[in-house]
Amino acid sequence: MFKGRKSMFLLRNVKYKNILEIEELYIPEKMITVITGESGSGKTTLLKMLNKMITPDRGEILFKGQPLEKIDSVDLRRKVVMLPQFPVVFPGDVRENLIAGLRFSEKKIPSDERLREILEFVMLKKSLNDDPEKFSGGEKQRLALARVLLMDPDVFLLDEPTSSLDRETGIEIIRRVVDLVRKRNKTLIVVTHDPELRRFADRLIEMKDGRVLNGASGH
Ligand SMILES: Nc1ncnc2c1ncn2[C@@H]1O[C@H](COP(=O)(O)OP(=O)(O)OP(=O)(O)O)[C@@H](O)[C@H]1O
Repeated sequence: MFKGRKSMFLLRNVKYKNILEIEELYIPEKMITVITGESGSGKTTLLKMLNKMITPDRGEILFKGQPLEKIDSVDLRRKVVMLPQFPVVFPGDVRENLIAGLRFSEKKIPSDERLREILEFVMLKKSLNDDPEKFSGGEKQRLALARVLLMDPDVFLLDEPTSSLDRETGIEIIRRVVDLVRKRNKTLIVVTHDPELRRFADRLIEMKDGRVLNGASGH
């Protein structure tokens, strides 16, 4: 299905501390890549590397064919946005939290109508002037996802995006995100423990002890 697709990321002989050792990893563009593997296998560390939050000790990472080390981190993070497993909530109301991600971009601040639409999209029944400090973990997770969606990057890196949600809500939200990603030709890379989310994968990657079991396949 992804054969012949250009790579969004290509890793070769990458090593990071004693945490990751990846001989080869191909992540196709404009597709959905799901990364699974037991706890501690290095999934989060891999995502952080793709966003240049950490740099490998050796090896090469290409982003659209260009070495990651040559790309400015701020430029990269406009195109590649990561939603951490335990997202932060900033001081301020929901509205301020939603637009927080746009501060460093050239994008226009969306209308309140658009902001309400995005809350509806992530199934968060809150007002724009509510205080997110009082939200549950799952509500904070959805608020942070909405913030990332508004940033409209080329690549979404989602780390366990459904971990604080009930199963039904989690699956419905991912189904919506997958739909949007496909419609807009975006690239989605999602780390998950949830076997239910595997069915959305064009490319399923399994990690174990800091290694990728099927990194090179299909390209
Ligand atoms: N900054 C760090 N310094 C040292 N060790 C680290 C660091 N970050 C992560 N580790 C270790 O590296 C390993 C991989 O961690 P990582 O968070 O990438 O795994 P994971 O597969 O995402 O796990 P989980 O599914 O539990 O979130 C773990 O053993 C972790 O303790």
